Amino acid sequence: MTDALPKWFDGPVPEASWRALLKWGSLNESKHPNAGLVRLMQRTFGMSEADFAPRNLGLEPAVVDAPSRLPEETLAAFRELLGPENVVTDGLSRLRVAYGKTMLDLLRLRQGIVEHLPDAVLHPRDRHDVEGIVAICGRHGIPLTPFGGGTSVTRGVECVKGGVSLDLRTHMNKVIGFNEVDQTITVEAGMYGPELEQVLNRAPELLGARRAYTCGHFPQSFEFATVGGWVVTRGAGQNSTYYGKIEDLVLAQEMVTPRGVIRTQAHPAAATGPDPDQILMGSEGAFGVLTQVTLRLHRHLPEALRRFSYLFPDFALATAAARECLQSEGGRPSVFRVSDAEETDVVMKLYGVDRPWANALSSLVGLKPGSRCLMLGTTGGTEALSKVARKNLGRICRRFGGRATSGLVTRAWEHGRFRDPYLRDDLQDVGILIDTLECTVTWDTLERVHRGVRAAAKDRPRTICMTHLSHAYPQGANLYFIFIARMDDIGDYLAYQAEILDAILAHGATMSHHHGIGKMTAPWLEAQIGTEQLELFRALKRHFDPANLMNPGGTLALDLPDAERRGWIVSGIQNC
Ligand SMILES: Cc1cc2nc3c(=O)[nH]c(=O)nc-3n(C[C@H](O)[C@H](O)[C@H](O)COP(=O)(O)OP(=O)(O)OC[C@H]3O[C@@H](n4cnc5c(N)ncnc54)[C@H](O)[C@@H]3O)c2cc1C
Repeated sequence: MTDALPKWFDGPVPEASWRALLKWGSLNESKHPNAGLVRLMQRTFGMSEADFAPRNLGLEPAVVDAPSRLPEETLAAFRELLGPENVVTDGLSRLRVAYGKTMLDLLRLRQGIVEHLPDAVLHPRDRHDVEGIVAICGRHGIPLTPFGGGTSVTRGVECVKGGVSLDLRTHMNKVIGFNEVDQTITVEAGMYGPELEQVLNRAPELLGARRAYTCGHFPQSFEFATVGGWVVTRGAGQNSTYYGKIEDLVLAQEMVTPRGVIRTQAHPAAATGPDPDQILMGSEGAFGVLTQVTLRLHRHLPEALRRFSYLFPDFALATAAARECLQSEGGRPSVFRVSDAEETDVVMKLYGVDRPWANALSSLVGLKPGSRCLMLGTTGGTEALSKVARKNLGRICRRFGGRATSGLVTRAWEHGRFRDPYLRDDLQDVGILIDTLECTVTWDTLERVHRGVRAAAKDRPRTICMTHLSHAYPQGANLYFIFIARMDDIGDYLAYQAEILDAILAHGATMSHHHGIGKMTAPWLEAQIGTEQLELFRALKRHFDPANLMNPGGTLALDLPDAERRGWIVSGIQNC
């Protein structure tokens, strides 16, 4: 192959095409793999120039010929409640909310496989509409699946039993209340991340506040996920080591369930029995529709941000340093990531800092490509706090053999933090699949899980398995695995994914740290948490949703026999 870069697809994406449904983010945005990444793909997969010719781009119109199965009188009841413009039954609109961004969804869309369509998409305007919808669904036994931003990577929004999909983004995206004395904001569940952050950063101008604020929650999917989706999947933002996961940021919720509306109170703490907020969070649409959330706010102090990046001789030293950073009581980093050796080599290529002379120099001081590991991140808070945390971190890193690298590395990560998912589209255009699974480990089990899951992943020849630690705590961290393989057969993919999930379970990690369980990981849940805990979830489900209408079909292992959940066969139009 010549040194010329492949001709990645760069044309316009028709709005009604398969590609518009499967691609990440904005229709006409993309991020192409750079030369370093292309060379890595060539070497790993033995790909020729011809192999890099994009194919199966999905530019044809997405045609869905499957009429809604809802009786006309039910549709009429929805129209009367919501107004006709908020009840949509055409095939394309239903397909737009049928899938999330699970790799299986993207593979199905590339192959034109349509299954599990909702029979109608409803656009509620407010909580009263949601209550009305839930009541109609209850009367007629219609399944109901909430749809936030549709960025689920666990088959969360898939309407396995048909019924209606509730699109909360259209109208339910407003600020309901702001309390500067308590430092809280209450918003509707369908608000997108950037809208919330804009309002908070510009609070003096937009809310008449004395200061600017931040929510502190920045998942990689930030631009396209909603506040409601964050909460019900127990998400984590990239700055969670400082701000906490979403469950640390939520103060109160309002959820419409078939049992009635449940509203929790915005007290910072209470000893009034088990915490209903914790029960509702993580319910993934299976208990009810989250309509409002009150969030704790932080002061917005961007000027205090300090960046760091270090290279360590190996992963053991890097993770030991990470643990010490979290346990030393010297202030916590905000963004905090430690890549293993394979990921370090790939990100150095991706960030364009993988120069032969730099590699030779770093090898001289024991930081060899193939074993060296990158730690990067930021500190925040006030200037003084950020400075202390940064200094403490630097001291610890040096003690564990870390060497500071160029500031370019963290800046390059920042530059790509929300844009890297676009790479997935280009790679899939040439038959390369890139997928992720993530879990929580204790510091004590980290090495075992890392080794075991990598061994399972690498059992398949010519597979790249990159791992990073992010979202760290004094007691452990999240391990995030990224697999890159030449693979486009759905059966192969599902079998491979099941092997990795088996390995995560077998090595004692959780089945998820922040993506949730959805319908994808549900078959592994009981083995991780135990029957008693799952029975507790099922008792809660019976309480909130006795007729099993809320997001049914395997979510959180609350229904369907295990064998059926595992045995899903993707074989074309099944349930449209
Ligand atoms: C490229 C990429 C990067 C990602 N990065 C991160 C990350 O850094 N951190 C992270 O935590 N996650 C990440 N995710 C996963 C995903 O973005 C999160 O799970 C997100 O919280 C989902 O929000 P959403 O609004 O898109 O929800 P959806 O995908 O629409 O829904 C997810 C689940 O929540 C339910 N739901 C949605 N809204 C409501 C509601 N109002 N009431 C009741 N149920 C509801 C749905 O029925 C579904 O079960 C990433 C995903 C992708 C594709």
